[in-house]
Order: sequence, then C-alpha cells, then structure tokens
Amino acid sequence: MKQILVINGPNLNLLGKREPGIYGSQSFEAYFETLQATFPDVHLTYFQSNHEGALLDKIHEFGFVGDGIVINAGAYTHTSVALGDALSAVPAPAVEVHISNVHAREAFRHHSYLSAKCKGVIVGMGLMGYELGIRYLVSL
Ligand SMILES: O=C(O)[C@]1(O)C[C@H](CCCOc2ccccc2)[C@@H](O)[C@H](O)C1
Repeated sequence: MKQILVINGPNLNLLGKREPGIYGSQSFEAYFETLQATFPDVHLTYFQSNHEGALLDKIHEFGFVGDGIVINAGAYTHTSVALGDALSAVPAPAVEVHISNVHAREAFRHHSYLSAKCKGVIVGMGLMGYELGIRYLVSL
C-alpha cells in the first residue's frame, strides 16, 4: 500500500475558522476524511505544525520511508530555505500545494523556496489541490 504524507504549515490549523473568502469554510480535518475515502488503497498521513523545525523533522522522518509528500508550507513557502533543503534531502517526491492562487495575490507570495524541489506545484484549486497532488503521486 502506498504511503503519502499530507503536511500543512503555519496557520493552516485555522482553515474553516477564519478567512473563508480566501481559504474556504471547511476544516482540514473534515476534508482529510473525504481524502481518505477517495483513496481507500493509499495510506494517508496528515501532519500540521506552526513550527518550522517540526515540519523539517516530519519530512526527514517520512521522506526516507514514504512514497510521496503533498506539502502546503503556508507562509514558510516564501521564507524557508531549510524546508526546500529538506525536500531535496529525502527520496520521497513532493508536490507543493496552495489553496489560493498565490500568483494573483501580493508579490511576496509569488516566490517559493520549495517549488524547484518539487515534482510540481498546484495553486488556486482550493482544497482539491491536495487530492490532485495525491492522485499524481500515486500514479508514479
Ligand atoms: O494559499 C495557500 O495555501 C497558502 O499557502 C496559505 C498561506 C497562509 C496559511 C494561513 O491559512 C489560514 C487559513 C485560515 C485562516 C487564516 C489563515 C499563505 O501564507 C500562502 O501565501 C498561501
């Protein structure tokens, strides 16, 4: 059974509670349940942290044994060389996801330290981006 890590960065624990106009009104926990039902033959692991080091540790822990990583690093996308380095360091392929279309937002959101370390990037598709990322990784 393929193992995929879905990892969310800072403030994404607030999904469904704040800024529904940008990020939707569903909590990620509720959406994750639909993901599990969509991929019954895939072992999905969900991890969310507001702490960069915890995200790094999870990528290290999973990236040497898992089959793929779907990552929304939140604002760390735009600041963290370390997260990009971690994705490069592990064999598991990664797909970067952003719920919003970051290219239609403020300029500082247009650069990612992760994109060059990922197989691909999905932006602006809402929570469906996570499903699309998983679908791609299980196809490899
Ligand atoms: O569009 C995305 O998924 C982002 O990764 C979300 C980040 C923000 C995550 C905060 O998410 C919240 C969700 C609900 C309420 C408040 C924040 C933002 O900094 C990136 O530029 C794009």
